[in-house]
This record gives sequence, structure tokens and C-alpha cells, in this order.
Amino acid sequence: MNNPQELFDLGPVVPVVVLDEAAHAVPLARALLRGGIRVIEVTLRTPAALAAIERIGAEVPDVVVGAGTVTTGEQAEQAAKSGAKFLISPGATDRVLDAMEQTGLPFLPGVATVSEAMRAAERGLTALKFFPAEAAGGVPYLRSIAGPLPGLRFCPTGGITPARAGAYLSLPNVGCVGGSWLTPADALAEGDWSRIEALARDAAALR
Ligand SMILES: O=C(O)C(=O)C[C@H](O)[C@H](O)COP(=O)(O)O
Repeated sequence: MNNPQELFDLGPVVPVVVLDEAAHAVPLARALLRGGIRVIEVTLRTPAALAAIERIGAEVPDVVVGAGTVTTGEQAEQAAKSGAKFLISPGATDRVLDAMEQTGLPFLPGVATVSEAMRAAERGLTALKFFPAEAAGGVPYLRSIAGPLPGLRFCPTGGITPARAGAYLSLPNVGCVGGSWLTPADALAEGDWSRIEALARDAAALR
């Protein structure tokens, strides 16, 4: 995969995961895969994240694993070294954009305003994360900007629930949605993989 638009073809929902234990990475990825989810965003918010990315890449090759919460250039490099197949950032500073570009990996920079989206487009970036989706205006916002910014497609993330996801996915400028609801912290802590598999199955059927 080298085009970020291809991320949108991996399925309607990108699970956003916070992993405290690298040992949970492989059983989690397998549970998501059994439920029909082929993509996973491991957020770089915990010390276990890079090892988790490495393990999923090595042991669950049918899942496309990427890194989320990329907020520094160094994190972009580290994620690429750990085998991340894509990068996702909540924002779009020049430094982070440069670093993500340098990895050669497909990436989704985060934007929340029209000017941010236009700045990204000026760099040739047309696949973007819309974050924080619900707080920044949600479905009506994305619908409003589809006219003036017809070349851009978004992965809205932030505050999206299974009940809200369908409305986003019906918009022409939405490629997929991201969310942490598929991997609740208590299910992860308990190793409740069947619950996660069921949540994944419902999410995979969303579009
Ligand atoms: O970590 C990142 O890169 C982010 O930008 C934030 C996450 O995508 C959201 O926190 C997920 O949102 P929830 O589904 O509301 O939990």
C-alpha cells in the first residue's frame, strides 16, 4: 500500500487502539480479523505501542497495522522502523508532515478546519483525518465542505459511536471512520477477545 486513499478500501471502520500490554497485540488483531476488520491503528500513546506494531506485523500478516497519535517527527520514524504500514496524526504541523512524508508510508494528517484542509491539499494531500469529528462539527460540517473541497476525502475520528458511524459513511467525502469503540479498555484488560470480535463484526458490516 503506498497511496493513502487505499486505506479507505480496507473497510468502513479503522479501530483506534490504546494498548497497555504488547502481549495483547496479537490476540487483539486476530479477534478483529475474525470479526472481518483488516486494519488496525495502534496509537503511540503507550510504551507498548511500537512493540505491538512489530508483533502484529510479524504474526498477523492479514491485518494492515499502522501507527496513530503520531505527533512528532521522531515518532513517525520509529513507527516506520517498527513496521507500521501507515501513519495517522491528529494534526498537521509542517514538521510532522515532513517527517511522515519522509518515511515513504501512506499517511493521514489530521485537520479540523477548511484552511487546514486547504493547506494539506496544497501539499498534494487529499486523504485526511477529520479530528475531533463530533466536537468539530460532525456530519453537517463534512457535508458543508464537500462542495467547496470536492477533491478531499476524510476519515472522521473522535467521538464517533456505532450509532453515528452510518451517517458519516453515507457522505460522499468520507472514506472510512475511525473509533475506539471496537476495543474497550475493559475488554482489553480482561482479554475478552470474543466481545471484541463481536464489535468488529458489527463494525465491518456498517457500510
Ligand atoms: O490518537 C489519535 O491519533 C487521535 O487523533 C485521537 C483518536 O483518533 C481518537 O481519540 C479516537 O476517538 P474516540 O473514538 O472518540 O476514542
